[in-house]
Amino acid sequence: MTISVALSGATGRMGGLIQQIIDETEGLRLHALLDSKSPATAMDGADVLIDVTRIEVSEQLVGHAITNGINVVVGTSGWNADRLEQLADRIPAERGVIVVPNFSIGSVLSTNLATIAGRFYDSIEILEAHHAGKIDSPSGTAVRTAERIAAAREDALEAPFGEQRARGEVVAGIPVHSLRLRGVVADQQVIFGGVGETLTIRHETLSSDAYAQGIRLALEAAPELRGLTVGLDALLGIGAAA
Ligand SMILES: NC(=O)C1=CN([C@@H]2O[C@H](COP(=O)(O)OP(=O)(O)OC[C@H]3O[C@@H](n4cnc5c(N)ncnc54)[C@H](OP(=O)(O)O)[C@@H]3O)[C@@H](O)[C@H]2O)C=CC1
Ligand SMILES: O=C(O)C1=N[C@H](C(=O)O)C[C@H](O)C1
Repeated sequence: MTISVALSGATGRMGGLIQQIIDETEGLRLHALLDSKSPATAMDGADVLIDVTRIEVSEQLVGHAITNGINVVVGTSGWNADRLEQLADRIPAERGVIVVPNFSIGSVLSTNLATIAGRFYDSIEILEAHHAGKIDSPSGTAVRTAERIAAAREDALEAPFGEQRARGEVVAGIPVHSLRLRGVVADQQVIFGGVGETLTIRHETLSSDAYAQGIRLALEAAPELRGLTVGLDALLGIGAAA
């Protein structure tokens, strides 16, 4: 069976990569390319929408897709725990949406490792760096990592400071520090402080090629998915820790 794919965010960095993957992958076919000038109806008739835009747009496009018989792969960042909870309630029984905070396999593994480590430390901070063209912060991966760490712990984390702006944005009790720099693709360090030790779990994306395997995996699985799936974990056979 050939899966026909509509791509929103087609003119962006990720859009270019995804077009190339669809072109090169047997069993995937391009149905429509959407950018900021396209009506949502341009996706109609596709088997799957893959969305790499920005959060406000993503919410609208996903809404259109699931009410018009189209399953969705979301790569757009900004789908935090609150938004995911609301989305889960909106998905009709016969539709599926997979929201993937990071398509890189190494990133999925590093979030899982950080989730395990987070149970053993009370002092945790995240430092993420991305290319200068990234418009959002903190990154979706950092938010998901913080939320996963917090959910896997028995007791809640509390950032040990008040309104000191230089100490980062607090997500689920964990300070997240964002850098936006020329020369960087994506880099995340989760740093754990213990008694007489620190542990750092670091993942570096050196090229956007790192996303290709995960994008293919999500697109090929998407038609059969039902309800909400978050992350590539289940597709990779990793039981999500939280
Ligand atoms: N999950 C993952 O592994 C990854 C996720 N991302 C995320 O993917 C998203 C896109 O990243 P990137 O490709 O770098 O971003 P770009 O800024 O390069 O591209 C953004 C795309 O969104 C489109 N867009 C913007 N506004 C609208 C709108 N109002 N309606 C419809 N389309 C719109 C743009 O169209 P136009 O040209 O017409 O403005 C463009 O095609 C971000 O959220 C990013 O964080 C990025 C890398 C990996
Ligand atoms: O915009 C990016 O580049 C990326 N965005 C995602 C995020 O916000 O986590 C995934 C990856 O880090 C690259």
